[in-house]
Amino acid sequence: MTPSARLSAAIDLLAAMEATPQRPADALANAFFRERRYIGGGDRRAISARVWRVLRHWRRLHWWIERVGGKVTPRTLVLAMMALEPEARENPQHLFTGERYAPLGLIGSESSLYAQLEGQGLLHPDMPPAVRLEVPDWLLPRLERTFGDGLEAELAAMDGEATLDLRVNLLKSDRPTARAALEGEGIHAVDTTLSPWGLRVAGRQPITSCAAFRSGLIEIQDEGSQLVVAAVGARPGMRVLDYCAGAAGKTLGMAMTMENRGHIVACDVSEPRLEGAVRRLRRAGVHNAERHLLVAGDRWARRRSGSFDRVLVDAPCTGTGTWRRNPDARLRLREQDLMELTEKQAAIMDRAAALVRPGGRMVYATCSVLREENGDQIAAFLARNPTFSLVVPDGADDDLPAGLSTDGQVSLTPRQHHTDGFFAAIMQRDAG
Ligand SMILES: C[S@@+](CC[C@H](N)C(=O)[O-])C[C@H]1O[C@@H](n2cnc3c(N)ncnc32)[C@H](O)[C@@H]1O
Repeated sequence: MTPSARLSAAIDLLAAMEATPQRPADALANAFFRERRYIGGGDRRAISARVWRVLRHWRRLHWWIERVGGKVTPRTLVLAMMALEPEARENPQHLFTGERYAPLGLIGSESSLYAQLEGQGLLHPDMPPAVRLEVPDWLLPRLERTFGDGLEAELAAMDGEATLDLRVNLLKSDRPTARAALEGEGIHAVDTTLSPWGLRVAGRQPITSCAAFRSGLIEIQDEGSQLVVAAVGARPGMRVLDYCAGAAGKTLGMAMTMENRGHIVACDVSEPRLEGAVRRLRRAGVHNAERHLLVAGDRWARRRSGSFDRVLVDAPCTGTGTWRRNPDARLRLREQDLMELTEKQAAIMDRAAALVRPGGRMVYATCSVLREENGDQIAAFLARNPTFSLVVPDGADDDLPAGLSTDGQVSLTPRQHHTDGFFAAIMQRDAG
């Protein structure tokens, strides 16, 4: 594709996103490229990169366009990005040509918008803080409460590029062997510093098509997510419950630390998600897992009350810790979503706690950085459930690196740990 044709596709993709603002951008992009199979890998990456640059600077671009009296459209968004981003010097006259496959030529108001914005830089002293920091207005005070003085630096890191992390599947391999297998396929990876099973890959690589992935030696999993598995400390012979298992990302990791011995149940309220687990469990060589679809008034759960050594609650959350991957998610997040999610999290935790055996543990986790979903939830849960208390990880009943938590709670952030934002709290039920 010519640079103009790529730009035209980026504008079309932004228009598709504008038409369905509640749909995640990556899902929309996948559908967009599926319908245009003639767009090759390199072109797809270039188109996505342009669109994601716009998504990352969404509020700032809107602010600039409106400041100079322009109208926000997919065309003016990419145009403003060209004008404001000093690294990407592009001449719009050479791209908006109106020729075959290129966007139509610039109209007068667009040329004038470009001229007014050219060389300004993305930030401006008059920008309100929430615009400058690219977060919804209502969320800023909550992020301030979470991060205090570190707010700007934490948000800057949450705005960066996500890393590509793999978890080596010890059921089938070990870290040096898996690393060598990847190297043999031209993929260079280094050991992660916090997760004992992690590899970090340089750059974007087509992992799912490599042999090491297809044969189950590795799984794609952020290092922070691996550390949630490490916090559970599932051991061979245990009865383990993954209460919000989704497509089993963490079930796979726990089955691994159980060395395929004992029993692990992956539960969820979503049948399609649980269905997604089947292939992954098979590929990873997991033999000790069962799936269970939770329904209202679940009798299955009632019969298993107080019977699990470990229960993981990987709760549905705002996902604020994953903004590096989904910059558009912060634009969609509404205050009401947070309210509904915190209610749901508390209810799920109470239900899951009933399944923990006396002396057993529950780990509550989110991929959010917000205190409302993390520490506040734990404080409220412990007040409601005095038979549970936080336990400080010691590396024996868990697989966490020393010093990561001094109070039984782990808060990971892209800035401090170079992982996605994750939270985990380890709670033990009294032996009774
Ligand atoms: C953060 S995701 C889980 C991700 C998964 N553990 C993984 O590592 O890939 C949260 C999951 O909670 C599930 N969920 C939502 N409400 C639930 C409920 N009331 N009980 C159990 N699971 C629920 C969602 O369907 C979703 O799959």
